[in-house]
Amino acid sequence: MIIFLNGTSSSGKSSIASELLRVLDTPYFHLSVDAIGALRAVERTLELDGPELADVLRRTRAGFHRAVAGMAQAGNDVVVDHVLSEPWRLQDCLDVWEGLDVVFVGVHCPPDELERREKARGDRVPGQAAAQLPFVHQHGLYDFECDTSTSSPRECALAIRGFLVQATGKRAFDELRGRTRRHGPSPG
Ligand SMILES: Nc1ncnc2c1ncn2[C@@H]1O[C@H](COP(=O)(O)OP(=O)(O)OP(=O)(O)O)[C@@H](O)[C@H]1O
Repeated sequence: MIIFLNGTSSSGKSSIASELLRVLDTPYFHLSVDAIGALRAVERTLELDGPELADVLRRTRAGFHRAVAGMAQAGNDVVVDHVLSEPWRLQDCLDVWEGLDVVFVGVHCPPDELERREKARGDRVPGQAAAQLPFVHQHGLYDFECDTSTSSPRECALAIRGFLVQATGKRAFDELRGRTRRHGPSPG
């Protein structure tokens, strides 16, 4: 099982993931692209010019998708947190995670609350998260959605757990794969 949390930066994905690991019945792993990125030396990445950096970041994300597949294919349950701000990222997940059970969760938060959180965090540029909003949820389909401006991370995690217990049948990922096959992949 892959529980895939998608939302902008500061939307609350990591906080929900931490709670999910506590409330789910079996031991899940939390995998995030930040954790994969932290495996390389930041100072070496900062030496790169624009196109080289873009290549490294793209390979990092593509590698992250494959690391998730590897863990899940070995029988591990995984909570994934990711920002689908470019169409290729979702397309790659659809391709690489084929045959795996993916529950796709939209993590929503309105722009004013995102900005408040960015200011409170101090290590984020205020407005950056809201700028991701038009792209991150562009595909418009989830198995389950939560709003972190009205629910705590624990409430969201418990609601997701409740969904898992009763949810069977076709998943959003099946529908999104079907769309891609009917209409071709989105550019990007
Ligand atoms: N449901 C919530 N209600 C109030 N504050 C929250 C909630 N969820 C997260 N926060 C706060 O928002 C900030 C960002 O949370 P978190 O790190 O979980 O987000 P994220 O989506 O993983 O962010 P990023 O992608 O930037 O790492 C933190 O300061 C956290 O305490």
